[in-house]
Amino acid sequence: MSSLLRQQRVHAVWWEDDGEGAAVCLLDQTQLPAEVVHLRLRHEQEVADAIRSLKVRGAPAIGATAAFGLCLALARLLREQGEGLTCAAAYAHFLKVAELMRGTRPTAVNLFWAIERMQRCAERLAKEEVAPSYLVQQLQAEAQAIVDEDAQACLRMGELGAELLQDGDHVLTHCNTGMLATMGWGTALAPLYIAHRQGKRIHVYVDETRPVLQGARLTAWELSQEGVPLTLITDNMAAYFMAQGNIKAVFVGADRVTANGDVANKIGTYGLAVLARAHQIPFYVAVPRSTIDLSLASGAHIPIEQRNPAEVTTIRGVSIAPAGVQVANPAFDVTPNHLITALITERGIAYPPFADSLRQICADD
Ligand SMILES: CSC[C@H]1O[C@H](OP(=O)(O)O)[C@H](O)[C@@H]1O
Repeated sequence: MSSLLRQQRVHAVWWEDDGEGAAVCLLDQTQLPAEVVHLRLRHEQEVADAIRSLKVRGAPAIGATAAFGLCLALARLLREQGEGLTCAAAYAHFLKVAELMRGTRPTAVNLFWAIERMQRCAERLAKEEVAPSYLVQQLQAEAQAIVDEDAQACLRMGELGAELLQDGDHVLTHCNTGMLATMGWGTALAPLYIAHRQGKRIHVYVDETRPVLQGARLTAWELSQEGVPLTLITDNMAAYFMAQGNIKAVFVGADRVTANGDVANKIGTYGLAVLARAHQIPFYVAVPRSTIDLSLASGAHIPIEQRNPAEVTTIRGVSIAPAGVQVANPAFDVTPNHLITALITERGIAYPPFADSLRQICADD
């Protein structure tokens, strides 16, 4: 493992198998930045609930969490039924839990990509009628491979993206796309971390990212852990700082990129892209292959998660709006490909037109 990977200090989710059996462990992101709380989940329903309630969030992180949730379900079943468990029964349970995980959040394609990858593994072994203990062991290996591959992808996106940064650059980012959202250094934050470690004196303007405040609560916390200089701003300040000439580039992540290069990402991203174009500021999207969905022709087909109105009308449980007002809370929006300067992937940086590059990037080795 590269030294940089070993130096990663924050982990969103991991697997443990202690005396009490298997557990999906995660850093509860709803408690940050006030408290660093680690949870040990022992039932697949708890894992699904954690994804739904954003205890763990971020496209690659929820994909890995769902994969671990599937492993947990089968490990728990094997521990309960022991020799009485058949391969067929184990696979039937796997399929049921896969549906539970699919129902957690609709937009980030990584969730479905990870579940499908785990299901291919389970189906192949079920056809061979392997021992349930072997099925559990192989699924855990597949989930860990998803984790390890994402960590490597993050590092590569970081190295490639850092080449776009010069000493002294001030950049802007939206939401959280770092170690809390992935299994490695992040997607859009990875180039900033790598550039910082290369000695480039970058400065990050962090959008607070209403309504769940992933920027204020998570990105500001993460960057501070790494000593990366930052300025926290409210989302409606981005245009002001662009007009001041402070911002050299915008780096954001993605939850789903379609075949033509349209990007679904945290609500507010589309507006940032329009502002960046208006100020002739490069707009970069960092995205691993696991977030690219070639089955969709354009962003018009991406399901957009509509979340609880209370996320808009309250902050930390304190109401900030009149009771009963109508509320809209789309968690994502779609940035059309023509507003994107480049897509930073682990297989290279793609420039418009994106379609051919994305097909090559997603082609199997
Ligand atoms: C690197 S994926 C991060 C991506 O996920 C975030 O959404 P959420 O916090 O709701 O999971 C946001 O869209 C980030 O860009």
